[in-house]
Amino acid sequence: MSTIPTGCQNGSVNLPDDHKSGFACFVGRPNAGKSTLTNALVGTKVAITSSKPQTTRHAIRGIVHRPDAQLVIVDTPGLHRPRTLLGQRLNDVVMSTWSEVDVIGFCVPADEKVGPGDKFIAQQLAKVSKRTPVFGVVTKTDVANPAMVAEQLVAMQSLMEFAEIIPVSAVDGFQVAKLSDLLVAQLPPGPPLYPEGELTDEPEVTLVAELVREAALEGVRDELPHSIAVVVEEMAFREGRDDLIDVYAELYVERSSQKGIVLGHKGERLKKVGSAARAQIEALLGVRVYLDLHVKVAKDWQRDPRQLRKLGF
Ligand SMILES: Nc1nc2c(ncn2[C@@H]2O[C@H](COP(=O)(O)OP(=O)(O)OP(=O)(O)O)[C@@H](O)[C@H]2O)c(=O)[nH]1
Repeated sequence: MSTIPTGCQNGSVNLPDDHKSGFACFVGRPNAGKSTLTNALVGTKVAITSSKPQTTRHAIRGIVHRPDAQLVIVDTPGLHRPRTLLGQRLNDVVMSTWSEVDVIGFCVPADEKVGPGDKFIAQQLAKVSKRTPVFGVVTKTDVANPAMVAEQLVAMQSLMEFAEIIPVSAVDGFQVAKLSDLLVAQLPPGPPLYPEGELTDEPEVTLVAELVREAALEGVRDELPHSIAVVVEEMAFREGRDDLIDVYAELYVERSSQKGIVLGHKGERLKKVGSAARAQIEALLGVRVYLDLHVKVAKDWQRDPRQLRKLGF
């Protein structure tokens, strides 16, 4: 991830003397609801979410602007036992994030039993929890009854020692503001790190690539989600126009058989992916978008260091 800025670029006046600023991150197994929770705290869609595990690959930050504090949330990939070079790289991103933040939220969904994946994360977190406070966050309480939530709170207590455990729902907003307060309480005093109104420092092209990947993930199964990577090659206003942006993107898969699946019969599937992605990109950028999307095969890119670099990992 990019380095954390040290200075105030804001220049805003009337900051309270005890203004705080700093960084938080959420950890948890894939699909625990970390991205959705980030979006709920920030109040807009900055991290892509999907029902497929391992959707998040970049440390995308959301920025919560409050009168008393600025909280920068770093959204990490799901932590899991690495099986490929990509898996190892993703875990490295997670570990280096932990050493840079002021507070960590360990997310476990209310509707799934605490399992080996959670225990693995708890073991890793125990290494940093002396230095960095770790909150237990029981997510998705809207899909669980009170007894299930209570049971999960108890199960969390047996995982590791938490500074606090809090149940939340990103969907109905239950205790999202309280979680924001708890995270902010752990931040050091300091001025805002980012200008007012900025919601993420992720470059727009990365967000655009993530939106394309999100659309491509819809309805694909098995190992294919993990084989898809998207690179935006070019993104610029069309010459002489200020109301239309051309986006040229490549969608990479690992094998030619996967290419067929992504394209669909006569390219029908890719067309649908393109128009779904275009609508999201237009919403993000606030202008009309022409999206040129091609599928390419990068053989076994998840295991190839050179290809991984090229794809931005
Ligand atoms: N009902 C309900 N669903 C939720 C909530 N939060 C997340 N989800 C759903 O759970 C799924 C996974 O959410 P994400 O936010 O993508 O999970 P993540 O932990 O970021 O996943 P990775 O990026 O794979 O690590 C999505 O289908 C979300 O819509 C919640 O509070 N309530």
